[in-house]
Amino acid sequence: MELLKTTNLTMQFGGLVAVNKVSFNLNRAENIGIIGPNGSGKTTFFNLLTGIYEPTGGDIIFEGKKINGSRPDYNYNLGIARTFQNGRLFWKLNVLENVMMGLHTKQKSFLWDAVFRTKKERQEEKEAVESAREILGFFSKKLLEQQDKLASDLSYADRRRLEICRALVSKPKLLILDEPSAGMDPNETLELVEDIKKIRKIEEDISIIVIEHDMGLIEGLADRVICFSSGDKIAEGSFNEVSKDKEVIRAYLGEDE
Ligand SMILES: Nc1ncnc2c1ncn2[C@@H]1O[C@H](COP(=O)(O)OP(=O)(O)OP(=O)(O)O)[C@@H](O)[C@H]1O
Repeated sequence: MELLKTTNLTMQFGGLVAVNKVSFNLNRAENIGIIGPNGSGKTTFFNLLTGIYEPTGGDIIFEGKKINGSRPDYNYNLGIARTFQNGRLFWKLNVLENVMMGLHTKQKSFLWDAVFRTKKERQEEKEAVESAREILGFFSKKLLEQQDKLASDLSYADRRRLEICRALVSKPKLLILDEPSAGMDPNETLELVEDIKKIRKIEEDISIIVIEHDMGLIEGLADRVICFSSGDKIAEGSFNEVSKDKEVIRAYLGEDE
């Protein structure tokens, strides 16, 4: 069943067309890999899906509803959660608190609940701690053991894992991962692939879109691969099909090759 669809999705910055009439669909419980050379429009595509940019053309349909230009917090509450290419954690908060921040916009209590520490606020905090521990324990026991450590004291690989936990705690329908293995060594990347595959054991229907330059990760995770080049979607299919596609090879190697 379809979760997300884009039709002729376009983002133009002045004279530059960063995403050009991209039509694409994503089913529930499907993993999609997005590849493409630097500057081909992958991150801009993510920024459109999450509401950071308003498209200059085309539509984004999530669960049958048009969400063009809706705000990131609105999309987050609909069930679209993401991680960022360059990691965005709260460095002065500990691991558990960082995960709890993922629940922030979903909680129902108001400012006065926090000021007066009402029963409702205390109950929500208790539930947030439990959800955060549950996610940490499930996704990465190593992180759970470090729950009191400041995010800034984590290894690089654990920081990336923590970002994924923070996105997962909101129980998203769509998880968007922007270069999750950037900066990891090959062993850490293999471990990450296994961790991401485990997500489906707790969230059976979750759909995942991942941008990656590491082809091992894409091959290990993606049911379907899409390749961008200069803002265009130039290929779509299984990893094997896309990795042998002439246009894809040309986009990566350049015309001369
Ligand atoms: N806010 C912006 N204003 C102007 N141009 C932008 C903006 N964001 C992206 N671009 C341009 O759009 C094009 C696509 O960039 P984008 O970051 O989406 O590519 P990418 O495929 O994610 O690249 P990388 O793999 O290096 O992260 C690039 O030419 C980039 O310079």
